[in-house]
Amino acid sequence: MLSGSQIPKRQTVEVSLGDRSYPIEIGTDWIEQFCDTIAGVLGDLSHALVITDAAVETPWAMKVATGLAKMNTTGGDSVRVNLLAVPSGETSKSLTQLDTLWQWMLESSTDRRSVVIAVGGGVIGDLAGFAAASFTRGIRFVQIPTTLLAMVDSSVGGKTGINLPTAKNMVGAFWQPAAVLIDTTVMSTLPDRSYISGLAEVVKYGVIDDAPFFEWLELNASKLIERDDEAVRYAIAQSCRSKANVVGEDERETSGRRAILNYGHTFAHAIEATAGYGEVLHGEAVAIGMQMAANLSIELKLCDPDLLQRQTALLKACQLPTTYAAADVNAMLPVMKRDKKVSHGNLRFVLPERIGSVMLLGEIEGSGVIHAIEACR
Ligand SMILES: NC(=O)c1ccc[n+]([C@@H]2O[C@H](COP(=O)([O-])OP(=O)(O)OC[C@H]3O[C@@H](n4cnc5c(N)ncnc54)[C@H](O)[C@@H]3O)[C@@H](O)[C@H]2O)c1
Ligand SMILES: O=C(O)C(=O)C[C@@H](O)[C@H](O)[C@H](O)COP(=O)(O)O
Ligand SMILES: [Zn+2]
Repeated sequence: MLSGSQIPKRQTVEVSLGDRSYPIEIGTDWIEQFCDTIAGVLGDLSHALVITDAAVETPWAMKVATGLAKMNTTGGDSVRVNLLAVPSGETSKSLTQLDTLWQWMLESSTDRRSVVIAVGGGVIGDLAGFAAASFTRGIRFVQIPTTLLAMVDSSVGGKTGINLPTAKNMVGAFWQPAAVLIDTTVMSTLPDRSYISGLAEVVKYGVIDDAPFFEWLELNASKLIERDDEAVRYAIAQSCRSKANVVGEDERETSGRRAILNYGHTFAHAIEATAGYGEVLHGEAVAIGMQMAANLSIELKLCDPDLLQRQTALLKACQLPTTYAAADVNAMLPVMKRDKKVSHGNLRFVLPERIGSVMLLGEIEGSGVIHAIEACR
């Protein structure tokens, strides 16, 4: 396990997908170099559509947009730049906002050589990514994540989309970015609640794929809470490596391998939808959902209770919720039945066997699922 002096200030994690491969560039204090990096990755750049979140427009997106506008096309003209800020929050992952983006893209004379630059958290990445995937049947896009959750998870892997009123991420497309550019400095403006929410997906990688990383998290949770820059960079790089490997093996979640990234999410998405989008943050719901999944796994005798104890302790050390008093089984179950892992009408759950290993299991008795939810109230 790397110690402080060995954690590189800049590193690249590659997502290997043949001709859709791309780099995840991770560093600190290098946003000024983003525009050159984007031009280098894309080869040609004549028109950029910067889609951002109202909360990051001034501190971060304007920097990127201004830098791009100063660049020249290969023909010597200035790069044309349009910028649109979307209202903050989960409710913006909607058909209404998508329609607003499509109209704006049309009015901005977007064509197939244009590129979408998504500057924001998971909401912007998912929404702008789907706008890029769908406009003229697909234009290039670059992810510039500004939340921890987006840096460790949503900017990588190409899942884009919007929510339906009672079904999270139900409409979307797999559409890979051309690059993911991460500067941890942009999190200097990120509120604690959002930052902590991102730690849930970090803990997820430890449970599903990487026992040594889970152990590192047990030892270093306090550093992550303090936002120690080296610890944060290490956690981001390690998370991106796990996600890149899984996505590289099963890009479209067809073999079942990618489904492991959905640990806790069958419960989490039902919590988010039944609470009302944005009331419980995605990461908070994932923390609670992982607790429900671990309880289910224990009930099915697939794992030892020690796993739940360690997971609970780590989530608490990360200041994440481990229970959800408002859990309403009757409201959650119908939403869970619309989960994208449902197969032939059967719910399937990602369940832990031990730290670092999970399995995808179906045909589980309803009573077990109900007990797992109730155990977390
Ligand atoms: N596509 C995927 O693979 C994937 C993976 C995980 C999560 N997601 C999705 O991501 C979304 C959650 O993402 P999120 O947690 O980033 O939420 P978010 O995008 O809503 O951002 C969280 C909050 O932080 C603000 N914000 C963002 N960056 C900021 C910054 N640097 N400074 C100040 N404020 C900032 C936003 O305005 C928002 O209020 C959910 O919709 C979830 O479903 C997608
Ligand atoms: O990338 C994936 O695959 C994931 O499952 C990552 C999850 O953290 C993420 O929340 C994803 O959006 C959930 O996907 P869904 O297919 O269940 O909507
Ligand atoms: Zn998630």
